[in-house]
Amino acid sequence: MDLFSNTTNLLPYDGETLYYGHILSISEANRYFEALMHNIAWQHDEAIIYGKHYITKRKVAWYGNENYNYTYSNTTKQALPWTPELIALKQLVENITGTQFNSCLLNLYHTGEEGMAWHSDDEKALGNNTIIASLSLGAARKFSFKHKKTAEKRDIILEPGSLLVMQGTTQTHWLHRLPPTKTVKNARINLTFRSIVY
Ligand SMILES: O=C(O)CCC(=O)C(=O)O
Ligand SMILES: [Fe+2]
Repeated sequence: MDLFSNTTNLLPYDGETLYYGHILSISEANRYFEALMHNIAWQHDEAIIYGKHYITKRKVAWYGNENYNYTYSNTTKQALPWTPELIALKQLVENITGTQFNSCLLNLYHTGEEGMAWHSDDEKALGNNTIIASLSLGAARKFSFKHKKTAEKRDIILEPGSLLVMQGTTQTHWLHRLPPTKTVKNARINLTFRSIVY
C-alpha cells in the first residue's frame, strides 16, 4: 500500500491524473532546487518545425539509466547518467507511486514568461498508457489539461515540492500545458520521471 493513496483523479473521464501535493518539505524542496540549478547540464531546447530550427528560452536536460536516445520535436537527445540528487528524487517518487522509472526530463523555466505549449507525451518510446511522474520545485505555476475532443479543461496549481502523476489514458485523450504568466518572476524546475520502453 502506498502512503499517499488518498488522492483523487483531477480528470473527469478518459484518463487518470493524481495530485499528491507536497512530497518534500519546503526546506528539502529549496535545497533540491538550488542543487539542481547548479549541478544539472542545462541546455536550451531545440525543435525543428516545418523545417525551421527553433531554440527555446526554457532549458532542458535529459538523464537516464542508459544512454537512451529520445526523439521529440524532430530532434534526438541522449540521456546523461543519474546524479546523486536525481537518484534520491527518483527513489522517493518510485516509493510513492510504486513504479520504476528509467529516465527523467528536466525543464527549467527562468520566469513565468517561459512555459510549454499544449502537447501530450505520447511518443512511441513511452509506449501505451505510460506513467509520468512530475515533480515541481521553485515557483508555483498553473498547469492545464484540455480534452482532445470535448475541449473540456482542468487547471491545477503545481506547488514547489509537489508531485503530479499522469497515467492510464491521460496522454491519449488529454493535452497539457504550462501557460506563460507575467505574474511569476521566479524560476521553476520541473522533473518528469518517465519509462522508456525500448
Ligand atoms: O513543466 C511542467 O510541469 C510540465 C512539463 C511537461 O509537460 C513535459 O516535460 O512534457
Ligand atoms: Fe508533457
